[in-house]
Amino acid sequence: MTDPAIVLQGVACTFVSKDNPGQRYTAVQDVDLTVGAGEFVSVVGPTGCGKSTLLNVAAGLLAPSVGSVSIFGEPLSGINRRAGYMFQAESLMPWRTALANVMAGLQFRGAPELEARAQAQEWLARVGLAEFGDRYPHQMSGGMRKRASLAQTLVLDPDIILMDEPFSALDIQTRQLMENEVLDLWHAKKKAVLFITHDLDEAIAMSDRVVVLSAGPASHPMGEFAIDLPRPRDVAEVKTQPRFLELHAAIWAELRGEVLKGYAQQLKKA
Ligand SMILES: Nc1ncnc2c1ncn2[C@@H]1O[C@H](COP(=O)(O)OP(=O)(O)OP(=O)(O)O)[C@@H](O)[C@H]1O
Repeated sequence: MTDPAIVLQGVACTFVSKDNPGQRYTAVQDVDLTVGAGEFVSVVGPTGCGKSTLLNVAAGLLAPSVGSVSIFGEPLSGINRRAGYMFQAESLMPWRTALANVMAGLQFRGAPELEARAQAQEWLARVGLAEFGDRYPHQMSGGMRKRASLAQTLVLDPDIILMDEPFSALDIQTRQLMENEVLDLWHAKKKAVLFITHDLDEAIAMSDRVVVLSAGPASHPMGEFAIDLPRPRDVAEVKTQPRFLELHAAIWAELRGEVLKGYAQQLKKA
């Protein structure tokens, strides 16, 4: 049997408090989270509860204060080299063309120029940018830049893809196109995906499993829902299915109270 792609066990992350530097703030605590090989798991939760913190732990960008992380059965220390990332912020280098941006990771790995160019070109074509390899980021729309970022991540053929609200800045139509494309690419390659989102609709439409985090401090998974909607899915169409609405109601019943707590805490801070 294959080891799970990601296992977080008893993870806690404590920071020096931003509001009161003399104190420590426990963002997440007692977190057990598993993503199976080839599984698509979304994490939803109220704003500021610790979703990005968990993603950073899985990426190896942040060592947990307590607990352990293993990647395909191996303890993680330092950067997770089996993972590719896609964050909300722009990841393209403005001084490189789309093609040069997609090639960059391969070149850093020491791939010969011709091979890197051929693979980057192939990935640009897969994300619909075959004709736009010579464009610089400022010459592309937001959706095109996201496509290029996706190609930049996937060209490295990671076994795990970590995504932190990658499409939240896009308009709704472009977002749905990108979500469907991610699902198609995922379906073809079956990588493990850990997907962070504010958007419960997006989480249900995309995932095999949705994990609900409680409001912080000491946020932790409080519910887990298997999404038994048939695949392949179209993210717009799937939202009209009765089963989607049932799952949405069940998850929202857990999430709603936490979202309200999260808002109340933010108002207190403000
Ligand atoms: N390096 C840090 N130093 C101090 N506090 C931090 C640090 N990183 C995160 N935090 C705090 O930990 C909590 C969780 O942050 P995190 O960004 O993981 O939440 P989130 O759920 O991703 O938020 P959002 O939904 O707004 O994107 C927040 O209260 C944040 O202020």
